[in-house]
Amino acid sequence: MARITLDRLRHSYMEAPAAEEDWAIKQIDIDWEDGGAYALLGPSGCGKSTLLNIVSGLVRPTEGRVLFDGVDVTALPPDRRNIAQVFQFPVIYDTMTVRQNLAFPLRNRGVEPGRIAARVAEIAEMLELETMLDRRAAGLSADEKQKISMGRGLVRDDVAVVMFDEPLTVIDPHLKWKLRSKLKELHSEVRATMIYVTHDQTEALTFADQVVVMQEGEVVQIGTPVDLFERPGHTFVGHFIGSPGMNLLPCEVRDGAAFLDGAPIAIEGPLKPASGRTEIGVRPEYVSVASDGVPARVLRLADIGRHKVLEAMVGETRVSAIIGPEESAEEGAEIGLAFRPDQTRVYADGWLISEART
Ligand SMILES: Nc1ncnc2c1ncn2[C@@H]1O[C@H](COP(=O)(O)OP(=O)(O)OP(=O)(O)O)[C@@H](O)[C@H]1O
Repeated sequence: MARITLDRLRHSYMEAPAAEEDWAIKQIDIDWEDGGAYALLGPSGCGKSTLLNIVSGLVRPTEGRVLFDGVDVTALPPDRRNIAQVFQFPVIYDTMTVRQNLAFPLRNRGVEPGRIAARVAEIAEMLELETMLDRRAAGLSADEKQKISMGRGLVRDDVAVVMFDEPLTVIDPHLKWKLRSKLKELHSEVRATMIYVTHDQTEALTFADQVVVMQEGEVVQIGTPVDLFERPGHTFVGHFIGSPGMNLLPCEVRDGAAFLDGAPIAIEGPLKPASGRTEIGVRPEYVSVASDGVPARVLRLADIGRHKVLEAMVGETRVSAIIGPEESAEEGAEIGLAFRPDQTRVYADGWLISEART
């Protein structure tokens, strides 16, 4: 397994990129540690596949370098990079048995038969495929075929990295949660460097130790699932992660303090100097109903079981609050909303400018 370094990567599919938007990857510097579990998370078109293809060697970056354990592999084709990939759709041989499919990547490299049998048994057990090892792949369901694809990706223990590209796309919704946690378990057993590409926050947050959040060809934050939830470094992360996402309220910043409609709002800590469009960011989990809070008008209250989601208008901005199951609010009622100060942050042009008090 390897440490993977992306060094000042830029990529454009155009012959002569000029404007900022001509770059599919604007500039990316990342160090993926040996043995880590990483996710690349972002909406469609943000550049995830381009980045994955640059790591695998299918796409040669316009600028910058890809290093595996410090060795420059930028010019090497995929078959010389020693990587394993699991794609959206199963890639297996229908005429072979499950056992033969799992053994294939090892047999191809001349691994000794005893070692192949042991490794196939190990992977089959991890993926709960033991009972079907002698069945032909042709008769299996899409879910089962994709599990075999994953097994083929994991069976070699000498690859630099295992890359998963939206691997749960074909999986039946009721099995998804099971495979999601299975993949996490597999990582802790196999300890390979793994990169998992997805636009689904639950998949990314379940699988990865570190999540790389991308937007429009840029990395907006790299962090643990807790970091991304607790302290989004960019409003995009706040909005994209969480359900509902972070509330963002346009505010005024002056003399190191934040004001909503002229009233000061208690925030987490001091503000870094910044200019541009300023907003207060606070997650619905940290908004509560309080008579002395910011004036708001109730839009609706949705009961979603363990808690309720209150939606209200603060001026022109819609704000969500997650409140207890016993609380109630009438549609159209004038109420107050309080924001927990240590969880209330300020952003300028999207980027976090408030600092946590230590
Ligand atoms: N072969 C190509 N030629 C030209 N432009 C491309 C090509 N592949 C991707 N792009 C463009 O590069 C940008 C990034 O696309 P990319 O496929 O990497 O994003 P993504 O996050 O993987 O999206 P998706 O989840 O939809 O695959 C998009 O604007 C896309 O239109």
